[in-house]
Amino acid sequence: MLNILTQQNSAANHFLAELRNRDLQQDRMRFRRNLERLGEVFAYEISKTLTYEPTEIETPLGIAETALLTEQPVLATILRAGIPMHQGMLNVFDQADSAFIGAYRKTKKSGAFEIRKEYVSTINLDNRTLILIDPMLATGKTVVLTCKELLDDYDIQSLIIVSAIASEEGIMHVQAFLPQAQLWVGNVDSELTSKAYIVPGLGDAGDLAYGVKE
Ligand SMILES: O=c1cc[nH]c(=O)[nH]1
Repeated sequence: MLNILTQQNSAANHFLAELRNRDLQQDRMRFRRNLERLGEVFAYEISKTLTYEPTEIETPLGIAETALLTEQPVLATILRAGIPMHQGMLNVFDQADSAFIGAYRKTKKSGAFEIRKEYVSTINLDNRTLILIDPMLATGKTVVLTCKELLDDYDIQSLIIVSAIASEEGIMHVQAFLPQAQLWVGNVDSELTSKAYIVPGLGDAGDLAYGVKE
Protein backbone atom coordinates (compact mmCIF):
# COMPACT_ATOMS: atom_id res chain seq x y z
CA MET A 1 0.00 0.00 0.00
CA LEU A 2 1.38 3.42 -1.02
CA ASN A 3 0.58 6.59 0.98
CA ILE A 4 1.80 9.92 -0.42
CA LEU A 5 1.84 12.63 2.26
CA THR A 6 1.59 15.56 -0.15
CA GLN A 7 -1.46 14.17 -1.94
CA GLN A 8 -3.22 16.33 0.61
CA ASN A 9 -1.71 19.81 0.99
CA SER A 10 -0.31 20.49 4.46
CA ALA A 11 2.58 22.19 6.26
CA ALA A 12 4.66 19.17 5.21
CA ASN A 13 4.82 20.70 1.69
CA HIS A 14 6.85 23.56 3.19
CA PHE A 15 9.27 21.20 4.95
CA LEU A 16 9.86 19.32 1.69
CA ALA A 17 10.20 22.55 -0.31
CA GLU A 18 12.87 23.83 2.09
CA LEU A 19 14.71 20.51 1.95
CA ARG A 20 14.82 20.71 -1.85
CA ASN A 21 15.71 24.43 -2.13
CA ARG A 22 19.40 24.60 -3.12
CA ASP A 23 19.99 27.78 -1.09
CA LEU A 24 18.02 26.94 2.06
CA GLN A 25 19.39 23.40 2.21
CA GLN A 26 22.89 24.82 2.81
CA ASP A 27 21.80 25.66 6.36
CA ARG A 28 22.61 22.27 7.90
CA MET A 29 20.67 22.83 11.09
CA ARG A 30 17.56 23.80 9.13
CA PHE A 31 18.02 20.83 6.78
CA ARG A 32 18.18 18.38 9.68
CA ARG A 33 15.29 20.08 11.43
CA ASN A 34 13.11 19.87 8.33
CA LEU A 35 13.81 16.13 8.08
CA GLU A 36 12.96 15.88 11.77
CA ARG A 37 9.72 17.83 11.26
CA LEU A 38 8.77 15.50 8.41
CA GLY A 39 9.48 12.53 10.67
CA GLU A 40 7.08 14.01 13.22
CA VAL A 41 4.34 14.39 10.58
CA PHE A 42 4.87 10.86 9.26
CA ALA A 43 4.74 9.44 12.76
CA TYR A 44 1.52 11.30 13.54
CA GLU A 45 -0.12 10.07 10.32
CA ILE A 46 1.09 6.50 10.82
CA SER A 47 -0.10 6.57 14.44
CA LYS A 48 -3.67 6.75 13.09
CA THR A 49 -3.23 3.30 11.51
CA LEU A 50 -1.91 1.45 14.60
CA THR A 51 -3.77 -0.54 17.25
CA TYR A 52 -5.14 1.11 20.40
CA GLU A 53 -6.74 -0.23 23.54
CA PRO A 54 -9.19 1.41 25.92
CA THR A 55 -7.38 2.88 28.90
CA GLU A 56 -8.45 4.68 32.06
CA ILE A 57 -6.39 7.63 33.29
CA GLU A 58 -6.64 8.77 36.88
CA THR A 59 -6.75 12.57 37.03
CA PRO A 60 -6.73 14.59 40.29
CA LEU A 61 -10.55 14.78 39.97
CA GLY A 62 -11.63 11.44 38.56
CA ILE A 63 -11.20 8.87 35.80
CA ALA A 64 -10.79 9.85 32.14
CA GLU A 65 -11.31 7.24 29.44
CA THR A 66 -9.11 7.18 26.38
CA ALA A 67 -7.42 4.77 23.97
CA LEU A 68 -3.65 4.34 23.97
CA LEU A 69 -1.31 2.47 21.65
CA THR A 70 -1.23 -1.22 22.52
CA GLU A 71 2.48 -1.19 21.74
CA GLN A 72 4.87 1.37 20.30
CA PRO A 73 6.47 0.46 16.96
CA VAL A 74 10.18 -0.22 16.51
CA LEU A 75 11.94 2.52 14.54
CA ALA A 76 14.81 1.39 12.31
CA THR A 77 17.14 3.70 10.47
CA ILE A 78 19.72 3.30 7.78
CA LEU A 79 22.74 5.34 8.80
CA ARG A 80 23.51 8.13 8.37
CA ALA A 81 20.93 10.11 6.43
CA GLY A 82 18.01 8.59 8.32
CA ILE A 83 19.02 9.96 11.73
CA PRO A 84 17.09 13.28 11.68
CA MET A 85 13.82 11.69 10.52
CA HIS A 86 14.35 8.95 13.08
CA GLN A 87 14.57 11.59 15.82
CA GLY A 88 11.39 13.23 14.51
CA MET A 89 9.52 9.94 14.70
CA LEU A 90 10.93 9.34 18.19
CA ASN A 91 9.50 12.72 19.23
CA VAL A 92 6.05 11.21 18.57
CA PHE A 93 6.61 7.52 19.36
CA ASP A 94 8.50 8.58 22.46
CA GLN A 95 8.82 5.12 24.04
CA ALA A 96 9.76 3.30 20.83
CA ASP A 97 12.64 0.86 20.59
CA SER A 98 15.21 1.70 17.92
CA ALA A 99 17.33 -0.29 15.50
CA PHE A 100 20.29 1.02 13.49
CA ILE A 101 21.63 -0.35 10.24
CA GLY A 102 24.86 0.59 8.49
CA ALA A 103 24.48 0.17 4.73
CA TYR A 104 26.18 1.94 1.89
CA ARG A 105 26.68 1.89 -1.85
CA LYS A 106 30.03 0.41 -2.92
CA THR A 107 30.69 1.90 -6.36
CA LYS A 108 32.70 -0.14 -8.84
CA LYS A 109 35.06 1.30 -11.52
CA SER A 110 32.29 0.85 -14.11
CA GLY A 111 30.09 3.25 -12.11
CA ALA A 112 27.73 0.41 -11.13
CA PHE A 113 27.32 -0.12 -7.41
CA GLU A 114 26.34 -2.81 -4.99
CA ILE A 115 24.79 -2.42 -1.57
CA ARG A 116 26.97 -3.36 1.39
CA LYS A 117 25.37 -3.89 4.76
CA GLU A 118 27.83 -4.12 7.59
CA TYR A 119 26.24 -3.19 10.88
CA VAL A 120 22.92 -4.07 12.49
CA SER A 121 21.99 -3.21 16.05
CA THR A 122 18.45 -4.22 16.91
CA ILE A 123 16.21 -5.57 19.60
CA ASN A 124 14.23 -8.76 19.00
CA LEU A 125 11.70 -7.84 16.25
CA ASP A 126 9.43 -10.89 16.66
CA ASN A 127 5.74 -9.86 16.63
CA ARG A 128 6.59 -6.15 16.38
CA THR A 129 5.58 -3.38 13.99
CA LEU A 130 8.78 -2.22 12.31
CA ILE A 131 9.06 1.24 10.73
CA LEU A 132 12.12 1.49 8.49
CA ILE A 133 13.23 5.06 7.79
CA ASP A 134 15.22 5.91 4.64
CA PRO A 135 14.79 9.57 3.62
CA MET A 136 15.67 9.00 -0.05
CA LEU A 137 14.17 5.91 -1.72
CA ALA A 138 16.17 5.89 -4.97
CA THR A 139 16.57 2.39 -6.47
CA GLY A 140 14.93 0.83 -3.42
CA LYS A 141 17.68 -1.82 -3.33
CA THR A 142 19.10 -0.85 0.08
CA VAL A 143 15.68 -0.91 1.69
CA VAL A 144 14.72 -4.23 0.10
CA LEU A 145 18.01 -5.89 1.06
CA THR A 146 17.79 -4.60 4.62
CA CYS A 147 14.15 -5.54 5.12
CA LYS A 148 14.56 -8.99 3.56
CA GLU A 149 17.37 -9.85 5.96
CA LEU A 150 15.37 -8.59 8.95
CA LEU A 151 12.32 -10.55 7.74
CA ASP A 152 14.48 -13.68 7.45
CA ASP A 153 15.80 -13.24 10.98
CA TYR A 154 12.58 -12.20 12.73
CA ASP A 155 8.86 -12.89 12.63
CA ILE A 156 7.96 -9.21 12.04
CA GLN A 157 4.25 -8.54 12.46
CA SER A 158 4.00 -5.58 10.09
CA LEU A 159 6.46 -3.58 8.05
CA ILE A 160 6.19 0.14 7.28
CA ILE A 161 8.75 1.99 5.13
CA VAL A 162 9.03 5.79 5.30
CA SER A 163 10.84 8.09 2.84
CA ALA A 164 10.80 11.85 2.37
CA ILE A 165 11.31 11.56 -1.39
CA ALA A 166 10.91 8.41 -3.46
CA SER A 167 11.55 7.67 -7.11
CA GLU A 168 8.94 5.83 -9.15
CA GLU A 169 11.53 3.09 -9.76
CA GLY A 170 12.22 2.74 -6.03
CA ILE A 171 8.54 2.44 -5.24
CA MET A 172 8.07 -0.24 -7.90
CA HIS A 173 11.09 -2.16 -6.60
CA VAL A 174 9.78 -2.13 -3.04
CA GLN A 175 6.27 -3.10 -4.15
CA ALA A 176 7.68 -6.00 -6.21
CA PHE A 177 9.96 -7.43 -3.52
CA LEU A 178 8.18 -6.43 -0.31
CA PRO A 179 4.49 -6.64 -1.23
CA GLN A 180 3.57 -6.85 2.46
CA ALA A 181 5.08 -3.42 3.26
CA GLN A 182 3.10 -0.24 3.77
CA LEU A 183 4.98 2.57 2.05
CA TRP A 184 4.73 6.19 3.25
CA VAL A 185 6.47 8.83 1.13
CA GLY A 186 6.49 12.65 1.04
CA ASN A 187 6.90 13.25 -2.69
CA VAL A 188 7.33 10.97 -5.69
CA ASP A 189 9.90 12.01 -8.33
CA SER A 190 10.09 10.45 -11.77
CA GLU A 191 13.79 10.22 -12.58
CA LEU A 192 17.08 8.73 -11.39
CA THR A 193 20.54 9.77 -12.59
CA SER A 194 23.03 7.16 -13.82
CA LYS A 195 24.47 7.26 -10.27
CA ALA A 196 21.01 6.63 -8.83
CA TYR A 197 20.35 10.11 -7.46
CA ILE A 198 16.72 11.18 -7.50
CA VAL A 199 15.76 13.99 -9.93
CA PRO A 200 14.72 16.64 -9.06
CA GLY A 201 15.27 15.15 -5.56
CA LEU A 202 17.35 17.27 -3.22
CA GLY A 203 20.93 16.04 -3.61
CA ASP A 204 22.72 13.86 -1.07
CA ALA A 205 20.71 13.90 2.14
CA GLY A 206 23.55 12.51 4.27
CA ASP A 207 26.05 15.07 2.99
CA LEU A 208 23.58 17.94 3.49
CA ALA A 209 22.81 16.86 7.04
CA TYR A 210 26.30 15.91 8.19
CA GLY A 211 28.96 17.04 5.69
CA VAL A 212 30.35 15.73 2.42
CA LYS A 213 31.77 12.25 2.92
CA GLU A 214 35.00 11.14 1.29
O1 LIG B 1 19.02 11.30 -4.54
C1 LIG B 1 19.46 10.64 -3.61
C2 LIG B 1 19.51 9.22 -3.65
C3 LIG B 1 20.01 8.53 -2.58
N1 LIG B 1 20.45 9.22 -1.51
C4 LIG B 1 20.43 10.57 -1.45
O2 LIG B 1 20.84 11.16 -0.46
N2 LIG B 1 19.93 11.24 -2.49
